Amino acid sequence: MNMQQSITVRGKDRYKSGVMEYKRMGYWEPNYEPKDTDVIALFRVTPQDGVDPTEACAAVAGESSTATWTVVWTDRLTAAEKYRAKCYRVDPVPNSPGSYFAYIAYDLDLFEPGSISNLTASIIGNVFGFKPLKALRLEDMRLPTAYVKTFQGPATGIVVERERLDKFGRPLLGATVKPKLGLSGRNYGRVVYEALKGGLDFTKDDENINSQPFMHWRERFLYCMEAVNRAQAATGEIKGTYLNVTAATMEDMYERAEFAHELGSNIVMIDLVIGYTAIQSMAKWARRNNMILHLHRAGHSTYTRQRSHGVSFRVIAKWMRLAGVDHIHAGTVVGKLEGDPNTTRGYYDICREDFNPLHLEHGVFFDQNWASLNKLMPVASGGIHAGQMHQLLDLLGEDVVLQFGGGTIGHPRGIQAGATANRVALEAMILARNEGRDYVHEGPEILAKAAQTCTPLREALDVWKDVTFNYESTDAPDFVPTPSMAV
Ligand SMILES: O=C(COP(=O)(O)O)[C@H](O)[C@H](O)COP(=O)(O)O
Ligand SMILES: [Mg+2]
Repeated sequence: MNMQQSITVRGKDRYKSGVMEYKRMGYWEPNYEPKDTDVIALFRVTPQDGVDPTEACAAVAGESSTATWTVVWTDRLTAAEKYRAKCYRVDPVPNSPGSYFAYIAYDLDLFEPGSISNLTASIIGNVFGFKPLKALRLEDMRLPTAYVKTFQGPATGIVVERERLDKFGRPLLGATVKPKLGLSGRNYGRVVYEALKGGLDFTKDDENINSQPFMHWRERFLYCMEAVNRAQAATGEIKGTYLNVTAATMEDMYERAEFAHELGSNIVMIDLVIGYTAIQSMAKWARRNNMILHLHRAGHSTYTRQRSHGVSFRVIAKWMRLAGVDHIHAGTVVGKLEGDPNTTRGYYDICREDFNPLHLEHGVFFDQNWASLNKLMPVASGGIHAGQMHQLLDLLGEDVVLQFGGGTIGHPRGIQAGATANRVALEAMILARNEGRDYVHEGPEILAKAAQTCTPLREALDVWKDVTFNYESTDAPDFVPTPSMAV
């Protein structure tokens, strides 16, 4: 399709009043060579029946940059050719009739430096509601180095987080306090103390724990920090608890975060639903205050899960690395929530690598340079347990927080035993890996052996050994990448 010629109308005729096809207005430029400084977006476009695919893709470029539905004379007062986004490539999605990958280049001058809100207002602002489209998905973006450098990036980063926590060479362990709602501050603090004393590095508030009538935030923060301090004293290790500062206003969030800081917490937490501007504000606050910033991706599945519509989580992960959070929930593969192995691997690479080469099997469509932005720690959370430790280490690697909520607090002999089971399982697996054993295949044996001298682990394996969540992924690619896609 890229062999086609530009059909952009030029000269005076281009600005005659009236409605003109987007592809004739200059939003389809098949010979355009993207510049190193261009932002590139890859959309999966599903036009309505009867709509010309090239026109649909050009419309996406138009409506996400300068265009409206009719020619406007004020275009002539701008450097219109520069400001127009240009769709330069349209490929049918292999094995998926009716869908097309549209590559669209945006000049850097279209964006305010360092603002995710500004970027997203262009790229996903209007265009998802456009009538000629049946569905639209933002699959991936290439962010030019010049643009990446305008963002702060993760406030702390993986390297400094490990230094502050004094924990190296293994994944970190956490737990979400359960039940999600209803515990009093005092009982909540008990869970935190037991989980940390039992061997976890972190505990965390759940996404919907803020300041409800059953437990106001100050009450929770006080009991949680008492628990952290006591667990640190009892174990000689550094511990943390993600205090969720998500609130109705920025003023409330700053007040909560400052109180957490005053109490000596090393980490605070926010939910994705607070919005991009609030996230960037909190990232700046976290850097100023030497705090690790945990992001729960609450709400993301409302728009990330369907392969033909919405925004892929890989794009959200990129935006969040720019925005400056230190932790991001990125999937578990084996747990209770959506997570195709290859696609999840792509998210983890986006969080943790300095440079992401194009890797179509992992859903990574572009080379992406992170230009010395700190690395973002992925968090695996949702329906995982000690019996999966070998799989988790293999699939997710070492720089990750493994978070077992039910898989700690549901232990038959209590929370501390649940935490100990996870810590012993993890350390047994790390030791086996470091000894060069084939821990993935020998995993169940390694765990069984460790359980001979650790009753809590034996009990955990007995209760959960057969628990799996085997459902078909809704977000795995429905196409096999072809070599031409990598060009
Ligand atoms: O409450 C939990 C996990 O609880 P449990 O460990 O008891 O299952 C987290 O909110 C989800 O994992 C988030 O999902 P994701 O990490 O995919 O965003
Ligand atoms: Mg939750």
